[in-house]
Amino acid sequence: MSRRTLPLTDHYDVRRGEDGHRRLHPLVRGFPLLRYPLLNKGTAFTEEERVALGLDGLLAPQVDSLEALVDRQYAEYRLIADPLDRHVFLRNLQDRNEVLFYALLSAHVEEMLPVVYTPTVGLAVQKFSQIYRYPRGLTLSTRNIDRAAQALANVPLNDVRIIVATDSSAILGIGDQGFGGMAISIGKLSLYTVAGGVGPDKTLPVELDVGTGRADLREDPAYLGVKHDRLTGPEYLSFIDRFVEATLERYPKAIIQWEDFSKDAAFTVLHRYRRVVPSFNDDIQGTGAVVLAGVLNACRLKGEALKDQVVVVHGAGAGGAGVAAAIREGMRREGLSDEQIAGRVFVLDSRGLLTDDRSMEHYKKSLATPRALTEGWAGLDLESVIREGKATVLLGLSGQAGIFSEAVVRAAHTNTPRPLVFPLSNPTAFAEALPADILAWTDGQAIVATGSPFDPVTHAGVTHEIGQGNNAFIFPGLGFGAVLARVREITDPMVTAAAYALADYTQTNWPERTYPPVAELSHASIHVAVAVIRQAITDGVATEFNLRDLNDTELLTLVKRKFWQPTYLPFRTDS
Ligand SMILES: O=C([O-])CC(=O)C(=O)O
Ligand SMILES: [Mg+2]
Repeated sequence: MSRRTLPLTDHYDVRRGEDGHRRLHPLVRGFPLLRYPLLNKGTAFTEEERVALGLDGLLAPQVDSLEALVDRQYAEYRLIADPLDRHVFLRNLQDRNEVLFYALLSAHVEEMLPVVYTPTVGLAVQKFSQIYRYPRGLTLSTRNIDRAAQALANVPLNDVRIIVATDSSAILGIGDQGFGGMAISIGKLSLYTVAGGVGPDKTLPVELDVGTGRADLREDPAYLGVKHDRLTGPEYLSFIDRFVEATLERYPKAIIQWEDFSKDAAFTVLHRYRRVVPSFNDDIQGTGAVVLAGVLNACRLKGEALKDQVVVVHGAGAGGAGVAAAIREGMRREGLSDEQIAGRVFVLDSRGLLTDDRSMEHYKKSLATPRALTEGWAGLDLESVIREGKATVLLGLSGQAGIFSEAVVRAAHTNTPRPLVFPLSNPTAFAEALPADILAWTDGQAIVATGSPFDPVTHAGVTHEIGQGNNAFIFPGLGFGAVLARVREITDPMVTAAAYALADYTQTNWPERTYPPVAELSHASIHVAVAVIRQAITDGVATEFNLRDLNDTELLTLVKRKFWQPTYLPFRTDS
């Protein structure tokens, strides 16, 4: 191997050998090779590789298979009791030996998702400065945004396709988290790889540290983010502009998932850039789609249609607004006019029902109910809206634990024998009600789904699985499909197609459920990706023209073939 000095951005290459098998061509050797998480195989380096790559004598004598390494790590993992400690354990593994991390995660998806993702990731966000170990991803802050292009050039990845970027202004249901939001970008991208088939070398978590509104963080000596108030207005937009510009330059094929931006910023950022760089907002669009899918399935379970429901959305942040828009689109597809829909979808914020005579942030206006429709109502608070509007579906996206009280749930139950009650706020402690309570208050009749994982509930001898209506069932497939089709833009119909694909997949394979089991995430994502590609072609935004001539089976086969699998590639040892 030649010993030229290599930029960090160029540390390996994958090529097919004469035998047709892919091999890694490392451009670093010796000890540094063990420090690249994407290249390190630990004791799985073969003897031949150890000799050829300058690793001889640096590793334990035993040569392990990936399977043996997975078993060993799993045994160690099981000795750890605390969820945050487990999260740190897995993150450290990811930063040491990335293939092993994904092999372990893939083998135990259902068990480990709550540790890598919600609810534990919420804790990891809050403790991020304390658990910070190795650097991962890209951090742009008010200190270096003027050098955004140089910062992106320093990222040691040459072909990033999926970026998850957050400004941390509204992480899950827990609000402004400053620099700690990086943990959510990292967690979302782990799902892209384990459930969405995107190789880890194609993913980049981004933290846009524009400051924090939290004085307690700014005053905490241990806090690692920039210690000033958040940028707002033109300064804020100029910051995001510079990020997008530098990203387009360095990664022209990348898609951006906007994550956990608060209210107005979520809409402003989405609309400002969605035609500049293919991008979507996970909380508005991903959550909207996943909830539409679950509500469609729940309606089917009770033998009704979506258009027969009256839906109350509690919470008017990015998630609530996205869900209301998705439900309206679903009703439109079932033939309702906008006027009819106005009497069937009610959105509330912390001040009660949004009515069009109220003053409110700009983005909320399209969610408001005409005041005339509420003529004669006893009140515009949650319980009154449920009673007066005859709500049959309660969707919680408010981050207000317990707001779906016994009185609220019983009110919905008087309108229908089987109310749909979805406390969707994350993490678990922010759920609007507990599934066991909802089932107790409705004699086991409610159909319940949550945002974070909950154990099954047994009521009067019947066990109810609690579907997880989390955008994890949408974004990995949506992003993967968009990458495979090389889309110019992510259109609204592509997002809606993802929702219907998830509903169909569930109905076909899990007819008794609102959502598939989390263990099936990757299968669900593959179906979502196929539907997204089809819709991208229909909408004229797919630039991967070869996909056009494929029939459904061929497209499915292609998506499965492109799905990244955690295996150790052999290294080239002949030079
Ligand atoms: O991360 C999750 O679990 C779902 C989500 O986007 C949110 O709650 O903001
Ligand atoms: Mg989110």
